[in-house]
Amino acid sequence: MPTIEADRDDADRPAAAAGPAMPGRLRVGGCDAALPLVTDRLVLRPPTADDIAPVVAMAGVWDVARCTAKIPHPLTEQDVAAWFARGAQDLAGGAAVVLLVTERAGGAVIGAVDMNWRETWPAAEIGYWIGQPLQGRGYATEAVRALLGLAFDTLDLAEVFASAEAWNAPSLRVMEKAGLRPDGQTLTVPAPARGTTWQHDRQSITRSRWSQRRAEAARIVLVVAAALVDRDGRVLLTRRPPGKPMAGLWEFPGGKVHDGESPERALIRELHEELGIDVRHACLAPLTFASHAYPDFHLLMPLFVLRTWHGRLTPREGQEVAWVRAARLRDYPMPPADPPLIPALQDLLLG
Ligand SMILES: Nc1nc2c([nH]c(=O)n2[C@H]2C[C@H](O)[C@@H](COP(=O)(O)OP(=O)(O)OP(=O)(O)O)O2)c(=O)[nH]1
Repeated sequence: MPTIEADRDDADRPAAAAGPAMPGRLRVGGCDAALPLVTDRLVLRPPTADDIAPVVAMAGVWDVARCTAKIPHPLTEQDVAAWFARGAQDLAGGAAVVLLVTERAGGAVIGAVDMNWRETWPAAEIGYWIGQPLQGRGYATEAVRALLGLAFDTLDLAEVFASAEAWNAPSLRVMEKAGLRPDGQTLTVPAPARGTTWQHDRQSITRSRWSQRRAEAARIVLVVAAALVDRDGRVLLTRRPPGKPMAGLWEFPGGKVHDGESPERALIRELHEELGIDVRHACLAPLTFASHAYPDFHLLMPLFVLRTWHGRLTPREGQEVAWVRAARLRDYPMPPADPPLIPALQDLLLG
């Protein structure tokens, strides 16, 4: 369903986009299916005039502008309107895409990404920024991953690159998490807010490396978990300890199924190791399952309900535990795979 199509009629192209035809010179046509880009928490969409004021408010902040290669400081509504107009022209001409990053819940604008291949085809340069109050939540990484999907899946680009100042650790971390790596090249990058240019180490990802990462991410990891229910109908949640991925989030006790183990045997082992309880196979009642695409693997997790066990329940790995009423389960921040499990538990326990 390529909705960003190879441009076949150069004569119709706006003057700004005219130029020698080259393979992959792209034009957006009926792009509704490719744009907006939708991720777990975000919608990335082209800007409209209504976005000018919120973008000025966020990108006009020195600590945002100083990190970018596009944003002057101070920033005016005219600057942003001109940037949007150039973005629309580039999109129509198939030279670049500018997308605002918005929250899926509520639709608030929280930042922007862009990808430009006008002079670098079949490679493209990307840029990204997130407004200050919403930094540190992984939104930039989520947005950049979506942009890479557009680059390689839809636009058929060969390589995507980016760069940041050596002191800009959060931005470098975004590149690392999205799979970009230093490639030994140096870029001269404008820094309009500072009125100068920077020399940056370039980081890039090729199409084949991206495909390889995606194949790894499609690897299914089988994890098994239990909803322990006490006599009052409360459910046991345990908190992922510091040092583990997703530390601090509340989850159902359990763990990975080892080679040669059945899910039930693995769960009995995990509950003994983690909570010091003994569980009989017959007491494990299958309830539902989670199926969730994490960036580096696909989680498949059957959830069993357990009402009877032996031994005194003791967190053996120093983990925090909480007995939670079914109606309050959503009050506990959980790994992204878990919220879809809650309705089945609430149906069971609240009737
Ligand atoms: N136990 C459990 N794991 C969950 C839940 N939701 C969820 O996304 N996960 C993910 C987090 C981890 O990526 C994976 C479980 O891996 P883990 O590292 O905790 O498993 P484990 O106890 O076998 O630990 P390890 O030996 O690999 O260190 O499943 C959940 O509700 N319970």
